[in-house]
Amino acid sequence: MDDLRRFCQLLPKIELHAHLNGCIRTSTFRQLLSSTADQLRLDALDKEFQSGDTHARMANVFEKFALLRSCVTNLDEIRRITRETLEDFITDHIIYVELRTRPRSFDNGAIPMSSYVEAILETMKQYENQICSRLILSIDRTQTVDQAMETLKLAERYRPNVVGLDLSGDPNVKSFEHFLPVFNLAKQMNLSTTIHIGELPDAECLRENDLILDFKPSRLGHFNFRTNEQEQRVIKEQIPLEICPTSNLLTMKLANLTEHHFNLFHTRRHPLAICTDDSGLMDCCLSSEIYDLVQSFRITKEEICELMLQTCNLIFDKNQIDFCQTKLKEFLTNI
Ligand SMILES: CNc1ncnc2c1ncn2[C@@H]1O[C@H](COP(=O)(O)O)[C@@H](O)[C@H]1O
Repeated sequence: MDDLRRFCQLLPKIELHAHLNGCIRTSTFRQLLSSTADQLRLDALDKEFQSGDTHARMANVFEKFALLRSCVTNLDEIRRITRETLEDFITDHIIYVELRTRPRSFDNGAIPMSSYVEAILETMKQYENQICSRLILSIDRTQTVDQAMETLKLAERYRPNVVGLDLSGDPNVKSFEHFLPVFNLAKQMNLSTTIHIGELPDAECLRENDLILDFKPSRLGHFNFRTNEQEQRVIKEQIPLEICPTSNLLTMKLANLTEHHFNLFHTRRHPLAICTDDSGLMDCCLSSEIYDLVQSFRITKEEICELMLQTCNLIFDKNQIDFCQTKLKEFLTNI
C-alpha cells in the first residue's frame, strides 16, 4: 500500500452523510434477498447501471433501494446492518459518524417506528467505546406531511442521540416545498437539518434548489446541479456541503473525479465534509474517497488534515467537536 493511501486510512475521520441501509454489505444484501427472481433482478440492475444517463442511473439506484427495503423485514436485520456498518467504519478509522435513516415500522405496524429507532440507538451504544455515533432521521420525498411530522416527533423524542432531520429519497419527486412547515418547525426546535439538493440536471430541480437555499438548512447534501447564482449564494452564506465523490461520480456520469465540484468549493475554503453516501451499494469507503480526491486534485497531507479539522465544526452534536479535533491533533503529532 502506498504511503498516501495508508495515511488516508489511518487518519481519524468524520462521516456525516451515510444512509444506514445504503451501507449494507453486498454479501448481507445478497443473503437477505430470499428469491432467485430478486437475485437475478439485482444482477440485472448492476449490469444496467453501467449504460444509463443521470436520470436512468438514479432510477436504477432507487430500484435497488426498493429491492433492499423489501428484503429488510425485521429488527434483527436492522440491528445486523447497523452492527456491520459500524464495524466497517471502525475498521476504516472513522471516529465520529452521523448515520441517517428513514424510520419504518414492521409487521403492519405491530412493531412501531419507535422500535426501529431504538434498535439502531441500542446497537450504536454497544460500540460507543470504539466509535461515536449519532442518528439523523430522514424524511423521504415521497412521504406525506403527516408522516414527516411523525418523523420530526420521533427525532424530538430521541434527542440527544438523534441530532438532526434529513430530506432524501427519489429526487424526481420535488416535494421540499410541501415539507417546509415541518423543516421550519425543526428549526424552531433547534434541531439541525440537512437537505439533499441539486441531484438531477433539470429545470424543476434548479427551481427547488432556490427554495431549499431560502430555508438555509444547517448542511446541504450533494449540490451536483446548480446555477451560478446558487453556487455564489452557497459560498457567500457559507452553507456547509456534504460531498460524496463515488456516488456523485456514478450518478452524474462524470468521466473522472477531476470534473467533480469538490475543488471549486475546496479552493475557496468552503466548509466541506467528504462522505460516502451509500458505502455498501456504491462499494466505497471514506478513506478511499479521500484518497481519490487527494490524487485527483493533488492535495497535500497538510491540506487534508486541515479539511478534516474544519469538518469537525460541521458535526451536529456540537459537544463532540472537541473530542474529534483532539483525536485528529493527537494523530498528527504522532506521525
Ligand atoms: C444517490 N444519493 C441519494 N439521494 C437521495 N436519497 C438517497 C440517496 N442514497 C440513499 N438515499 C435514501 O436512503 C435510503 C436508504 O437508507 P435508509 O433506508 O433510509 O436507511 C434510500 O431508500 C433513499 O431514500
